[in-house]
Amino acid sequence: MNFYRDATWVLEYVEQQEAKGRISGSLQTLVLQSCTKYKLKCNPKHVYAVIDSCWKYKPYLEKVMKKSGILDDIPKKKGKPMYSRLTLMLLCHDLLFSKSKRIQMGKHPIKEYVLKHKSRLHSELVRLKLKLKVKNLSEIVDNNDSTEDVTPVRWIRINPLRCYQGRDVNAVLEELGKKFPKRVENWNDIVPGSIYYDEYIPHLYGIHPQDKITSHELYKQGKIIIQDRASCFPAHILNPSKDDIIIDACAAPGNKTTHVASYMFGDAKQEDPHVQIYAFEKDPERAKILEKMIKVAGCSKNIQVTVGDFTKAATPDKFKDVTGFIVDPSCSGSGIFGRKYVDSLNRQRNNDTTDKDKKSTEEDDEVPDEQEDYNKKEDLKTRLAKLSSFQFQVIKHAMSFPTAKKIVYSTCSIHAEENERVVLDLLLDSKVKQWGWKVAAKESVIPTWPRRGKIEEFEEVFRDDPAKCQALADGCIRALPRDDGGIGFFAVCFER
Ligand SMILES: C[S@@+](CC[C@H](N)C(=O)[O-])C[C@H]1O[C@@H](n2cnc3c(N)ncnc32)[C@H](O)[C@@H]1O
Repeated sequence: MNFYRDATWVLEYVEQQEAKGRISGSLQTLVLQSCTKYKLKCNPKHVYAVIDSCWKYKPYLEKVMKKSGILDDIPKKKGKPMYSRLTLMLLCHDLLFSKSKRIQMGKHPIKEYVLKHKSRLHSELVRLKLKLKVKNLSEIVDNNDSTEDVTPVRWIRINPLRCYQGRDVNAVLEELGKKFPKRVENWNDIVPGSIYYDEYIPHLYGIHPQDKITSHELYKQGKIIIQDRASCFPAHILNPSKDDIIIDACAAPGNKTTHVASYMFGDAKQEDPHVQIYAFEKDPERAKILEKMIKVAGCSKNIQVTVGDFTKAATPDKFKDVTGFIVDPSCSGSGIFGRKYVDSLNRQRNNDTTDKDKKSTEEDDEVPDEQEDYNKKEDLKTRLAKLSSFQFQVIKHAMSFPTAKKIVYSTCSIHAEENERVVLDLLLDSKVKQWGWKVAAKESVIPTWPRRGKIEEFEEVFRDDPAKCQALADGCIRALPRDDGGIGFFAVCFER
């Protein structure tokens, strides 16, 4: 009964948030928030699984329950119904829609009450299915998934660092082929059990979001890492070699950091591994996640993590040999959906996390602190202005390192304010001009990717030079959320 009691509180909280119009975020986040809020003892993952399913079936459950009469004769105590509508819903859900079709509790009056209505519930469900012309309600419920907070493709990359320095990549691919025997030529054609070999990023594959990959040994061993395709662009654009020294300015949770490492150390056995990647993260809790991700990916010896503000802790005199930067600072996250789910999966393997660690993985992955402000309904324009000024400062600081040759800037935002306009502000800055930074040409920035930057943003400033505007827009990469197979994204490369 404890589990159903806890789940009722969570469901109540989710309903309240929906009434306030906040359900569009992530159901998982809401569930985890309420588990923390009510200090629930049940495993949040189990609670989430039940609430997620119950939430999907809720409109149908409500109809079936109403018609069955189960809500009409709830026994009363001191004039009040003894059982709550939501607890009954959870029990009915398990009876009708769970795998076991059983209510998971011992003898209890509420269970007996629901079982008393079992045949009515079943016959109403049959009637509803006939009306909806489906054999099983999951047919319609699953369809709804695609419009919700779910990525159209789950992107996974083979991590050569866990494959004997790349020698075993083909063996991993063969292993993947056993789970995903059908190869499709287009990510739009991905169905459960199929796999798509990405044409832009080496060792990156698309699978169906319903295909469970986190229980696979390859995932547990860190041989494959879940990472959205567009989020793989920065490391690929930077394309560092084993002779480079790279700073990742805003690194946690570390997807791009470990991806950079795979380019540098993925295919050469280093006799004497040494640090060549310096990762900065100002949030101590997130830095812990970063450390874990680095460990799982097998590149601890090559990466040094510094907890602190990159613009203060990293100075040109301390990093005299740095050649390149990944700058992926906090942003509005407006290109994101389903992100908390995807990224938290990567960290579910850290079952040994302390409570403190758990809190941060649950609440936060790539979601910037600024998200909080947004929830407080801060004016979007003001927020974007603050963010872009911060983003400008971080890139400009990276540009001040005299030995740096290449800087890849990225956001998971769809707003020009954080993307093309930041590029423009930098290009117009006198110091940046003096340091010699330019936007890299399309040819060196995944040229076959079709969606490029917004030319109209550059035309606002360089009105008289259409060729320049075209070149600048072409130098930028954009990805639209969902339409391009994953999150909304922006990337640009500065070089000199
Ligand atoms: C978008 S996330 C980075 C995601 C990461 N690149 C990845 O791919 O996994 C931005 C991170 O930058 C951190 N951050 C923000 N300002 C920073 C600063 N001034 N110095 C270092 N880290 C900062 C945030 O705490 C957050 O963890």
